[in-house]
Amino acid sequence: MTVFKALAVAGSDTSGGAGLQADLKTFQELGVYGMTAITVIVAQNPHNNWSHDIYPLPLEALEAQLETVLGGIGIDALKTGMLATTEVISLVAKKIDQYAVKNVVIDPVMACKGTDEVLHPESAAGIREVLAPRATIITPNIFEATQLSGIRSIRSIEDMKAAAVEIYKLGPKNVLIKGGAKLDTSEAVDILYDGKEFTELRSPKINTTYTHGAGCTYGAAITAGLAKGLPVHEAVNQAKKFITAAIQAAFALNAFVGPTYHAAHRLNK
Ligand SMILES: Nc1ncnc2c1ncn2[C@@H]1O[C@H](COP(=O)(O)OP(=O)(O)O)[C@@H](O)[C@H]1O
Ligand SMILES: Cc1ncc(COP(=O)(O)O)c(C=O)c1O
Repeated sequence: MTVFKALAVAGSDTSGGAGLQADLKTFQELGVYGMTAITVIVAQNPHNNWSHDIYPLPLEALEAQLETVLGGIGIDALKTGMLATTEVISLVAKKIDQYAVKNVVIDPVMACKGTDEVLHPESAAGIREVLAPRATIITPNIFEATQLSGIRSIRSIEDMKAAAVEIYKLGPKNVLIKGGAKLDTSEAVDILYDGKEFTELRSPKINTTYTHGAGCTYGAAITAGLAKGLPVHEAVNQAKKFITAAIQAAFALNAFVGPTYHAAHRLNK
């Protein structure tokens, strides 16, 4: 049996729908053995308006985890999620180089959903300068795309394409901008740009607010595809189907959190 292995370098989302929990669930669903290097722990506080309280792990704890997986096991693909500080970003870049990691998916998480407040403003610069050039694919949502491209307002598919061109100049091999529900389009449209051509990925726009973890899940599904050896376009196509099903079957975990359903793709079989 061939075991495909993927590593999520990500934050822990205690409520289980986003972060490394979303990554691991998605890897498992797609037949990839998942491993983690935890950067921060996010605990949403039910006693304080469900605020996202962030507890970083010491840098040496992250380095030890990266050594376990990269130095001691080996992987077919790596995905980054919430990295939070420039020190963490530099360390991850160093390890990608040291171990010549091949399939690198950068989900440039800059804020938790519902807020447009960048976790650490300098981390956007770190992602731009240090991680983007090492990415096989970088997957910003609209807000993250404004931060990475310098294009302040992204409102149309043409704006998304212009932003993708700017982000491509930072050095990633592919750019995927996630339009999602935020654009004034009847469908949820994402744009993939490989430096030559734009590919539009479209799905019906689902009328829901339960999209907690959608970005993480989508990026993890792409990572799983790459780990299994799929070309980028195919991995993204399959991942789009996976996330659409997961949002279609998203549910209310409680009054505050509505995660996507990672096992939803099985319902359609
Ligand atoms: N309401 C929706 N209906 C259908 N697809 C959606 C919806 N919201 C987001 N998506 C899709 O889910 C994926 C993740 O997008 P998004 O939620 O924007 O990422 P993030 O969690 O990083 O903000 C993208 O493919 C996007 O198009
Ligand atoms: C650890 C962690 N990573 C990433 C995210 C971003 O999640 P999403 O996929 O909804 O953008 C969150 C949001 O709560 C999180 O807690």
